[in-house]
Amino acid sequence: MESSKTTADSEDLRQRITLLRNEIRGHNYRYYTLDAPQITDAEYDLLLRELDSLESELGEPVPDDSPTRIVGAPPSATFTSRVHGEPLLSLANAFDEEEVEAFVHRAAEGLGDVELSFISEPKIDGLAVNLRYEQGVLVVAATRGDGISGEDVTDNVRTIAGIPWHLKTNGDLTLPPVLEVRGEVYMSRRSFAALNEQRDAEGQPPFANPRNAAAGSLRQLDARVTAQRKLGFFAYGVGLGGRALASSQSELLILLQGFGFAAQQTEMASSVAELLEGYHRLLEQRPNLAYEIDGIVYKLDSYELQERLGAVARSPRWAIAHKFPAEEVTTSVRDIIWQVGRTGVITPVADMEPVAVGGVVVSRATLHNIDELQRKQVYTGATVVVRRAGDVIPEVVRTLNVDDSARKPVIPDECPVCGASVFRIEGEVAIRCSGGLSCSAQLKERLRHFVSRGAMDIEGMGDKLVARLVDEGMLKSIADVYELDYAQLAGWQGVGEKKITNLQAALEVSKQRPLARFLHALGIRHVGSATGASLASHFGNLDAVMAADQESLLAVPDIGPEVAASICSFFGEQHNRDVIHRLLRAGVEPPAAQVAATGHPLAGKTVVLTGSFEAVNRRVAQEKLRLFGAKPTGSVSAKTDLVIAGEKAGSKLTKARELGIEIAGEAELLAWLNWQ
Ligand SMILES: NC(=O)c1ccc[n+]([C@@H]2O[C@H](COP(=O)([O-])OP(=O)(O)OC[C@H]3O[C@@H](n4cnc5c(N)ncnc54)[C@H](O)[C@@H]3O)[C@@H](O)[C@H]2O)c1
Ligand SMILES: [Zn+2]
Repeated sequence: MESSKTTADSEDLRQRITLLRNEIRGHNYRYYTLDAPQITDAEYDLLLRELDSLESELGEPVPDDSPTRIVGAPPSATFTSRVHGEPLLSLANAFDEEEVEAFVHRAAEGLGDVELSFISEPKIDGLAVNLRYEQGVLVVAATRGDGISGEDVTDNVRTIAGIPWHLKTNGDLTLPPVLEVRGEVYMSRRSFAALNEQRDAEGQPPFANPRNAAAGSLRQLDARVTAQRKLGFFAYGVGLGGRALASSQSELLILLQGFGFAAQQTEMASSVAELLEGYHRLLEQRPNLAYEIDGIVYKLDSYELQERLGAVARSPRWAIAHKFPAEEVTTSVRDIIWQVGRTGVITPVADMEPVAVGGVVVSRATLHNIDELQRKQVYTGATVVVRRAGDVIPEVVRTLNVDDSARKPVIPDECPVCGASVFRIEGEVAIRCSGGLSCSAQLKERLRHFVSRGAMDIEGMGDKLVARLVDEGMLKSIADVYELDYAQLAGWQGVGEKKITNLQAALEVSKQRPLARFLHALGIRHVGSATGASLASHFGNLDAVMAADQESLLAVPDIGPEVAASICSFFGEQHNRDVIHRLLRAGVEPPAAQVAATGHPLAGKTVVLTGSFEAVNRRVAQEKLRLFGAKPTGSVSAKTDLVIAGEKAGSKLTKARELGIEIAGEAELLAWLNWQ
């Protein structure tokens, strides 16, 4: 009995393994040959891991052609196939710290009592190529393919600026007759975005990510296409003829740079803790890099130790790729929610099954507008790819499949919050609620904006309190903020006596916010904090801004016809003027701003103030110079026009001298400050 059950079980296992292998082969083909994956890398990695664990559960010999044993995909018949002098392997993966620890322990165990030194390299997300140099001259370039042979892309590779046709040697090194250099061809984020924009305009499907875009651009029959794609290259290894050149990876990288290759920033580490520190440092830098990386590669530095550890089927034992949390994952759309903003714009938002991406769990992604919703087919029930890079707000990148059960969202014809009718402004994609301030959603957003940090900055008046005050009917306009009946607040949950006292104090303080902020707080269309500041420094006081006509508004730097029209129409509305008068009656009194003078000698100049001044505080001086149109900055560079140095000026003054920048002292500063 027992054994028959086991047989049935393993039959079941075998079936699942076969299914998985076929599924993964399909994904390999789409990814490596078509450069158009259908699932995200994170999902692919899960499938491969599942297969790996099922294969070991079954405990039978694994065939050589299982996806867990092979590298990449065989070269496509479209290209000439090239056998590599030495195979190109893949890398084993670590998805968490325990797996990194296990990797280091395995290495330590395998090598016995030796000091281990590792080098960490960013794992750039591109595709590997093998460059064959004969007598220092590039003769063949091939993709990794299945690791044994790849596709001949020599003509295309010759268009890549970072790949030397001739290896540079300054005579003191004898090159081996044949030398294989390995590295990663990649596409920068910027080129990727530009390429997809262009493809979109031409009606071609976008590339899923920079890796696929780089692969698609390299695997071209016409090298002129590759040349337009601005690919980059980093070298990280050698094959045939290379090992004798150096005794360690760190030495090799220096040598490769000498040959004329770019190499990435690396770090040395001698413990798990140090490796992980490097991992976190790189993870932080990730969003700021010009190209995408999907992890960090730890390599045992010494070649001698590398050789002693050797390799398994598809990857070396002396290296591992520690993957970063995926920036792209798939999930399904539960619903489309319509959110009403401050100006009444109604935006579709995807409510999704919560999923971890870029290190946080997300369940909401804005779709910006109906066009985007329809173009991306983000329907309830659809499976979508969600992306979150760094601190960027999560977005739906694309929809993978919309099956029959997916429901197309109904575009609302009335506001989901207040029920007022919905309208569209000519030439705009956005739909809007016509309810104005009678719409509580709009009112809440407008109030939140009014009290927010960059605006009136009223501490203690958070989102929740604002929402409740609106719901209770105590806030019907921003003018009500200063006329609250505090007695009514007593006894509200989370609103104690102390909180009320603090809130009153915060409101009092906020009455003196500078004019620039006050203008921003009013929520006039197109008037953000920068425009608020321009208006304030041009007109000086609120009355002047309110009285300005279209023409005088156009005289303000940075203000164009659309913004001018919006400002005019805002102040032209009687109900807006009423609100402002109520605010002023309640004691709001933005101090008059100093009017920017024109024609000041420093107007438009980038100046750096350093050291201390006797007659004037440095910060105050900076602010005044700003009003005169100067641009005070904190550090000296080639862009600096002038350095004004006071007592005890240090390194900035030295740097200014080095760069030959004009230098002035306190006497000149005072003259500039008193300029009329
Ligand atoms: N979404 C899909 O359908 C699909 C299908 C197949 C593969 N994939 C993805 O492709 C990857 C697997 O491909 P793989 O076999 O190329 O493995 P890999 O990308 O995980 O790691 C090996 C590769 O890393 C690259 N690399 C980058 N920097 C390196 C460095 N400093 N040193 C050494 N190598 C470096 C090299 O190209 C090397 O071949 C996985 O991320 C997988 O998710 C996705
Ligand atoms: Zn509404």
